[in-house]
Amino acid sequence: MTNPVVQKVNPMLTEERAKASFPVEELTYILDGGKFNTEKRREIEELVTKDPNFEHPPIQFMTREQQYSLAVKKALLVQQRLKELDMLDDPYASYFFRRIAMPREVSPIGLHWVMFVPTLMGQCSDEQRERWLQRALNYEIIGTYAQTEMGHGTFLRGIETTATYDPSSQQFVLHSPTTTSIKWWPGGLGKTCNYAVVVAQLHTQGRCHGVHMFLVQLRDESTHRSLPGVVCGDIGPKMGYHTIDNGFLQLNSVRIPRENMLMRNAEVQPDGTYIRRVSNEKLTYGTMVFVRSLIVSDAARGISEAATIAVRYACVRRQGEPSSPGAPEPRLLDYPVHQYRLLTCVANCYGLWFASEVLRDLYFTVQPDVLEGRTERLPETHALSAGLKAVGSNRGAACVEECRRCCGGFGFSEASGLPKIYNDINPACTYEGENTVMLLQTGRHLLKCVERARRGEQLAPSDAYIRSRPTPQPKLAGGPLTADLLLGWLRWRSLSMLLEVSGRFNSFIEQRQAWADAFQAVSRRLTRCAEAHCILYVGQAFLDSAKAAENPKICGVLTSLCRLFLLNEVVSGAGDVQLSRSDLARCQDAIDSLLTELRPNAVALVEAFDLPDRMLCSVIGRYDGQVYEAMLQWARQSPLNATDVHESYELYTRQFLAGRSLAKL
Ligand SMILES: CCCCCCCCCCCCCC(=O)SCCNC(=O)CCNC(=O)[C@H](O)C(C)(C)COP(=O)(O)OP(=O)(O)OC[C@H]1O[C@@H](n2cnc3c(N)ncnc32)[C@H](O)[C@@H]1OP(=O)(O)O
Ligand SMILES: Cc1cc2nc3c(=O)[nH]c(=O)nc-3n(C[C@H](O)[C@H](O)[C@H](O)COP(=O)(O)OP(=O)(O)OC[C@H]3O[C@@H](n4cnc5c(N)ncnc54)[C@H](O)[C@@H]3O)c2cc1C
Repeated sequence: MTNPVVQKVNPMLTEERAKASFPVEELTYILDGGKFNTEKRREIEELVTKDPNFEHPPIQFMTREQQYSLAVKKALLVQQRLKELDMLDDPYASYFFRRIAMPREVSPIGLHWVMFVPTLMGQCSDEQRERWLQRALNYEIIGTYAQTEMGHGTFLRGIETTATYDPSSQQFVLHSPTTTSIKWWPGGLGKTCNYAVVVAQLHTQGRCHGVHMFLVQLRDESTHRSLPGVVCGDIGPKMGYHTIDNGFLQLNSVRIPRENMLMRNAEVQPDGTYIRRVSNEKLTYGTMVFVRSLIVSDAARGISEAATIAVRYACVRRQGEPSSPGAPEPRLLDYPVHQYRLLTCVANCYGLWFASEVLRDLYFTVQPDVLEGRTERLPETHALSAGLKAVGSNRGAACVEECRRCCGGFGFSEASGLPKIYNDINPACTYEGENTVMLLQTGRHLLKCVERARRGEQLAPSDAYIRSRPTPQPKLAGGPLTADLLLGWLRWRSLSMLLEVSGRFNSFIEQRQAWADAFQAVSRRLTRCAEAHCILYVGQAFLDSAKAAENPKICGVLTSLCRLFLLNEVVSGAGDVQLSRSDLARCQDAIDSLLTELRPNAVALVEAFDLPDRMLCSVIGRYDGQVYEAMLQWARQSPLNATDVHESYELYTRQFLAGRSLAKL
């Protein structure tokens, strides 16, 4: 990838940059978690930028096979470089190295480090860890996480692949009994990986013990040929994700040693006796909780990229009626409705960014306990990671799409970099648990919290407000619309919605409906409750981070942006609860004022994300703002322009114009 040659900076961008009311660099430190991290990240970005091995023409002009092949090369080269630099054990360094080397290009070995290694860490016994983890960390083996089948993704308990224990050979027989049991989707499974964690129904001594995990070798370690009984391949082109070989896997009575069942939580002894070590069987789902929490931060990063592109472009793009004769046409950013579209995306981005940090801290606080079998805070962690994964990826996809549309026709061109970001973010709405299903998991947890609150039991910190007594709706049309007041209103909204749905649910139960039927009857409403609960969490994290900023100027701008986020939630959620006309009008006025207040900081707020051109890969979002010449250069690289007259002219058009039939050609 060649960075666009930085030309003289477009004066319209220089002008916007000068309007910042706060030190942008200091906000970057906050976002990175400290100055040290910012400096380290920049050093890593510099290393990749200077390395000619990572340079290549834009991937958008390549075929899928070329994209895949290049991605394999780059992904492995990243690993080699990380090893040379002694950075393999540093997750922060390796994350940023990968990100800048393969910007929004999904890595064919991504599943190895996102799911395969974490599953070995979380699901192996200590002895198994010794045997496999180091090999996996050294990339002597490359693995994926094979759970979803053609027939079952969401309903994980319905998975059909079987692992039947044979005590005579002390082996498990892994088998795909039906077409619908063929594994479908796992990343890197098609061509890249030689091992997989396979999720299968465990059968021993004539009984089925439900889903468990097994380490299965798929390909020979030296020839890479698939092993006997293993049928695997690529599932074909998708809406995006062209650089990765999502695959299928059919197992025909493949035998693996008994020791290849991941045995941290349960064990099959040599004679076939099944022993469960921990009571909570959902610990098998641990890797998913981890990845869901990562997805929230990835969604925020996706919006940060799209918003940087769209805000810069809005500063240099003129379109429309001049305000007076001889005056230039207005810039897109001068239109209040455009400011609204972009600044609400920026506000969502900051909110999700800070919320993902709180969620990550929660995960790492709870995880050591969970590994030791203490699962008190697991329900809260699961509910939050599932709900925030859904809200984060939904918002991520919606905001990136809004930014794309904000760039008009250029937004539809791959040159903008926006389709690449969208296609990378959008599948997160489906993978790792489809978003509606995830919201229902959060909703299920919230319903149970209401019950527990009624019984006077303690609730986890993020659920604690469910214990408070119902109060009248806080008035918004009285005093100042502070962030605290708005957050209080969102807390009130979340509780009111939940109590309403829980009351409805209980009335179904009183009518002797089964729990599952009553749950289905309120499920549509419950997804809204889950969203409201998660938005409250995001709002709280946003406000806490704004207040924690030591520099009063940064505190001020973040608080204003947080108010915009909260007000927008109040206004767009007005259908869920009754909001008086005067309250609504007051909020709308406040949004208008905030747009005027925040507009001078629009560029500064996105540039605080500190995204180099190499990362954005965008002709219209370049730092120098020189859009049009670069757009022409981009188009010239199209393979269709390699010759003046394309071969299709001779083959078809000439024949057509001469009145000859094309049917036989
Ligand atoms: C580094 C940056 C990169 C970031 C980008 C990442 C890219 C990554 C690329 C990734 C590529 C993509 C890779 C992929 O896509 S990998 C494949 C991902 N697949 C899924 O996510 C499948 C989604 N389905 C499920 O998770 C389950 O089947 C659900 C949850 C839907 C139902 O399940 P089930 O039918 O069994 O359960 P139940 O509804 O009867 O509920 C029973 C109880 O269980 C509790 N429960 C449920 N789940 C959990 C849990 N996890 N921890 C703790 N507890 C849990 C639940 O609260 C309830 O508790 P209670 O109410 O009874 O007390
Ligand atoms: C790009 C990509 C990468 C992936 N990578 C992997 C991977 O590495 N490993 C892996 O194992 N899997 C992977 N997956 C699979 C992914 O996890 C599943 O697609 C996902 O869990 C959804 O399952 P499904 O496709 O079977 O959809 P379904 O479960 O069939 O869902 C279809 C629709 O029905 C709705 N629905 C389903 N059940 C319910 C319910 N109970 N209540 C209400 N609505 C419901 C859903 O909301 C959804 O809209 C990947 C998928 C994608 C798109």
